[in-house]
Amino acid sequence: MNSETEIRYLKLLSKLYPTIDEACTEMINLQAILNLPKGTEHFLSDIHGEDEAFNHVLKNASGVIRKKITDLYGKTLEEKNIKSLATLIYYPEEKLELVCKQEKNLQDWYRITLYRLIEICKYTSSKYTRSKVRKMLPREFAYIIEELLHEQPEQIDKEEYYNAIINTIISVEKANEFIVAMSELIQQLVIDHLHIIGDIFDRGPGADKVMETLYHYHSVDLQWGNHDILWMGAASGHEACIATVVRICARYSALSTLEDGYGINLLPLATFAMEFYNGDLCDDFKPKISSGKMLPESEIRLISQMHKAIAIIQFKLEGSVIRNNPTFHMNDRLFLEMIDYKENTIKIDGSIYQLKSGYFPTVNPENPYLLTPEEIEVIEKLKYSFKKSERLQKHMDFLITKGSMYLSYNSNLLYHGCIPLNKDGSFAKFIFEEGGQEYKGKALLDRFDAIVREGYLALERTKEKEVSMDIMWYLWTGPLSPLFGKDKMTTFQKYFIEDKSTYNELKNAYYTLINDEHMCQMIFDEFGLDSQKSHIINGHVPVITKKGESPIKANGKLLVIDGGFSKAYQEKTGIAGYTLVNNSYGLFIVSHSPFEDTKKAILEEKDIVSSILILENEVIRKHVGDTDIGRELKSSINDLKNLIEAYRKGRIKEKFSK
Ligand SMILES: O=P(O)(O)OC[C@H]1O[C@](O)(COP(=O)(O)O)[C@@H](O)[C@@H]1O
Ligand SMILES: [Mn+2]
Repeated sequence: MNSETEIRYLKLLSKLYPTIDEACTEMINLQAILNLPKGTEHFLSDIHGEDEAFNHVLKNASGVIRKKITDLYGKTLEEKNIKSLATLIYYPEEKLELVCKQEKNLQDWYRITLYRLIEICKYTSSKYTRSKVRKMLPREFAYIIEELLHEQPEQIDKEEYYNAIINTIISVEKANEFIVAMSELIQQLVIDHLHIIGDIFDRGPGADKVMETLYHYHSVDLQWGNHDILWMGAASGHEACIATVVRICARYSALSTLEDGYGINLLPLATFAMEFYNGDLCDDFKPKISSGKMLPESEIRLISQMHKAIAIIQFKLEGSVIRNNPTFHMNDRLFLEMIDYKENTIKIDGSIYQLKSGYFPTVNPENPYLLTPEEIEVIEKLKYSFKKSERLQKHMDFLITKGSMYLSYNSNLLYHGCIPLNKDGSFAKFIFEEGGQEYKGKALLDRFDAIVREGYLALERTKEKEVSMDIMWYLWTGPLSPLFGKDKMTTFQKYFIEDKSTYNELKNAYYTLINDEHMCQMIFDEFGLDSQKSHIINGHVPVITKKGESPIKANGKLLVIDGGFSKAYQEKTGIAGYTLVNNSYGLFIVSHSPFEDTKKAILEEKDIVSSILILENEVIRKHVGDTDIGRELKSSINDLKNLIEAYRKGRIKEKFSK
């Protein structure tokens, strides 16, 4: 900065700190924050619409709340009381309802519980400044909680005051509300910041509920997953993305996410499917139904018809996108033109396969990608619904503002899928337009990010918008998409071909090469990170614990935390997900056993059994000063120092309020 710019900058700063005293106070405050232990970061990925399991992991903070209770009461409380206390903190409203019905001496229970909650709150808030905790307090109880947190009941004269507050809370019948407020505060205190490494959507029943929770969460960032970008494309109005979203919801009998969650009208698709697919059993399109759930035969039949109808619409629309975008190099997915409609066969990569079903009532073999007028009406109406859904648009805006292709945070590099590599370990190149510039590595991810963001905000029916929407579709499924990371998506083959060898999807070279620490180093260099301190954190690829796979790769430099929240994948993986915790003491991977349901968690106090694996233990506890925020604070401290000097040298005059 030249001295003129610097003085202008300092003058602006002097508006916030008009006197030496005020600048000094702020400097002392910031310095104090630098010396506090660093806040706890939690990392979750691949939630896939499992709102109940997600909520539970968030509420129990990957087992951290349970640990805090045990630290405090492990020696004095029975296991069943510890469990009860944990359940109360996770689900205060529901648990209170039960307690109020069952407890014989409610007054005593309130008193004991309130004391315990205050102690837990004190313990979990001890590493934050008063002002930070104050900001977290619910307005109604802010003053009382602050008093209780900072009083020392063991000091005789204070004890009366402390007891009086608690007794008053009980006597004015505010105990329930107060307990809810304290429990929520504890939940907030144990997770300072949340990272979601992608794939919130699809497969499970409640992605909209997960989004709503994230929307209201106190501190969160997201790295887009291939399923998230698919929904972003759909919400922007991209027809192939819309068809795919609807197809996946039908496949997993999760249409209520669309209908009830987002108010999408599926009636036009249902009536179309009943009319055009009446002559087909659509057996290969039967929805997957999660265990324990039952659907009437008639509903299964209707969903199967809708499923097939929208799948065909998807394959037609995808054909057009591929034809319009030669730079995508995806001609191997032009399935509808590979079919011999007389023989009922398809030729893929030189081999001919019999089709399981030859019932294509809407496909014109001469022009297979052409939608019929009825299909056009269906997709137009769906598009209208997607774009008019306020809740969906709100959630997608949130994905744009809080989300990105990747994030570098406290020296860790977070992204959902991969950095596309060639087999020789070099970064794979992608060209966005014919004859255009080649992008690879960090620049490729930055370019994708910019196109998605600019296009999302661009005006309707502009070229920019169209390009960006096709790119979102590419990011969902394209061979060089960092979010997808596979050579193909064999959706068509799975529906229409018996031979399972056609279902193979080849993962990008990244997934084998990255097991080598040197490869991680190359990526850290590319992103300007210190390979000594950094980790790559990925989701996307389920870790098959059953087969002995580990989430820790490349000598601890790469952590893959997709352990499968998705119930649909749990049989395969054997567990119910990994989460990662990064606190002032180090880095921990937590593996979770399957979560049954919220009802059982409350009634039977069933917690997820989580086992914690220590990855790195800090010899010296990490402080805010060692984090990215710390770096910003240090630079603010430096600015304040300069301001104070400018005041002292008379280059800027102090302003005292009259
Ligand atoms: O299990 P399904 O429904 O067939 O989905 C499989 C498809 O999902 C994908 O794995 C993508 O989803 P993920 O990002 O969750 O892995 C595709 O590669 C694959 O074709
Ligand atoms: Mn994924």
